[in-house]
Amino acid sequence: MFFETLDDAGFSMTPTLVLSENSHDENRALAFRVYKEVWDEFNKWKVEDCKQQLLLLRRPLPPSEATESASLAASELRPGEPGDVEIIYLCDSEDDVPLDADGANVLTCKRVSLKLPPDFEPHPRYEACTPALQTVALRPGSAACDELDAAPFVPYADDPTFNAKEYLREFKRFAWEELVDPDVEVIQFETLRRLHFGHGLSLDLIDATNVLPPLRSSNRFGLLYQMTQRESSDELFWTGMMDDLRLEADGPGRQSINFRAQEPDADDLRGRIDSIVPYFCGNPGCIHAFCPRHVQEFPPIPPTVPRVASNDYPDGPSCGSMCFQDIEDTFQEETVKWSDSDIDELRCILEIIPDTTPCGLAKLVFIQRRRLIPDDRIYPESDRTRRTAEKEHYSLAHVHILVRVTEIIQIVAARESLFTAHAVAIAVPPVRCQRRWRGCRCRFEARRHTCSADSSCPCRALSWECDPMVCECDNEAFLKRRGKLGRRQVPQKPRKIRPDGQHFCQNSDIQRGLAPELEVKRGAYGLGAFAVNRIRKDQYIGEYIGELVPMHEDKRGFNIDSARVGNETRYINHGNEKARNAHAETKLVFGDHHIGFYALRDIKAGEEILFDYGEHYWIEED
Ligand SMILES: C[S@@+](CC[C@H](N)C(=O)[O-])C[C@H]1O[C@@H](n2cnc3c(N)ncnc32)[C@H](O)[C@@H]1O
Repeated sequence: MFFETLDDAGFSMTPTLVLSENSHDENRALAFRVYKEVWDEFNKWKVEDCKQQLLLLRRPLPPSEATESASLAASELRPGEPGDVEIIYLCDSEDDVPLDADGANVLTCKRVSLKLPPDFEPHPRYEACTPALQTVALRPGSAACDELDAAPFVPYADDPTFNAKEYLREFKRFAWEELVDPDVEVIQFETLRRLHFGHGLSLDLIDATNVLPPLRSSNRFGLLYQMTQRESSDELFWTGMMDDLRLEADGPGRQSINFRAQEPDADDLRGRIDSIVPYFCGNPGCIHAFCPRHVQEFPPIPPTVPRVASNDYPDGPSCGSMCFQDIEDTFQEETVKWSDSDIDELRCILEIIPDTTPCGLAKLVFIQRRRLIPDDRIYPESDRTRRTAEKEHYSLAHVHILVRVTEIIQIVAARESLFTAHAVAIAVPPVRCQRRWRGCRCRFEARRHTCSADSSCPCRALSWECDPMVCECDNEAFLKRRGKLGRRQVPQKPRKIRPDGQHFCQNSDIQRGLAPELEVKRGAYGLGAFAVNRIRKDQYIGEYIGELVPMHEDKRGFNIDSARVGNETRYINHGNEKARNAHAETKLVFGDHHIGFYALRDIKAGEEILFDYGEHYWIEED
């Protein structure tokens, strides 16, 4: 191992490299010594730095004449109400010049009167929760999940009506008892840098001393990873450290610590895809990056076994003058120069999607082309020129297809476009699994409303919502599937009954978000949820949304907790058998379990929604 000598002042500018065979104990002692040295240096610097920061914040007080003249000016405008005057003193952050005595400005505003009902009672902030559109999962073992056990702080400390003791009883520990000082990480990193650059210890040897936390315990944990998560404005520099940085740049033959080593090179397509894939959701029906609901991560993409030989592609008539079938094989070789890296990238793409049809590849490229060159940037041509352009371009459009697919996959990998990710997801042919649920065929029943509560819809019988990809019950979904409605989004708002001959699935409310409006206001048991308009028997009322919290260690599964995150349904109060007008039902929606509330009978506008919590709830509460 090479060892670098140090002079008394620290690192020498022209280090001498000496061969050294330190034992583990010597390395450990060295690591402790350097760690202590950095701590001492930091502590000394920190005291001085804090003093400087405080000095920077210091501003001269306003002259007393300025305050007096402001009060006087205000009392002239609002005679008899001098107590209503608020004096705000402004000074420039760049210099120390205070306002002059005559520089007071008086700002007035109109009085606003609110007419409140006599029984108006302000709503305490802590009775609300963060509104959310969908249930979010807390990953077991994640910091967020851990936080459930630790009270982060005492909220509403200035509100005497807030029962802080009861709130704190919900937690096992207090987060402030185990506060981590963020400066420690910087000190550890500086120690690491000195050991590596100054003393020539490899990262593995430094790890083996066990003096610092693990440097690279995985590609998303460890000190090196933590440092990559810091904003540059969050870094601290003290005098000794700055010197080292300079030295690091000047030192002969030194390598900087590549603490972004996990980030693959820009031209390493496979590396980039592999590094980004874990961020996508592991649930095949979900296309969210950083999905907040599903707990599993996407597994690494294995190479796909190609199954379609070129002769196996359907040999139909060409689809038009620009169809790939009409391109001569020799044409490509003459026209396009493939570099080695182009070939590598193409190989990587074909490892993942070997059987995508030429038309499928073309479609992907075209989606990308529309993004890069939106239609409004295209100048309309006369018919004559357009025909010529078509002739000239058709070769390029096809020859470049595979090369351009690279861009698309790179963009997906770089998370730059969720839309493109979606395009890839829908362009992949559906899995033809024999065990897949074949869906219902309710549209063949002579009804406008299909799959309603009183129908014999087989999806409904299983407590599943219909899946527009396989069920035949909804006219719009059916037409969309056959590409007749184009790319229009499934509407999120409730719609009226369609004219004859149109079928509208009644078993897809959760996926479409077709909940009626509810009002949250005071009821007999604190806040409650009230119908704004009439709700019909069996109508979907809303989805119970919250945090998906893992059950106790000994049980599998999750609970939904709407204490901190939720929607209006978290205010639905308990009603006994006689009073209740709603019930909750678990539904499978695209493979995920969701809890929906449904009306047991017609509910009038203004009526409170009540459902039976069950005996269990009240026993547990006690
Ligand atoms: C899910 S919250 C419902 C919203 C709650 N009323 C609020 O103001 O936030 C459930 C809590 O409401 C109260 N609650 C609901 N129904 C009740 C009832 N029928 N009688 C008494 N308290 C009830 C209980 O304190 C229960 O723990």
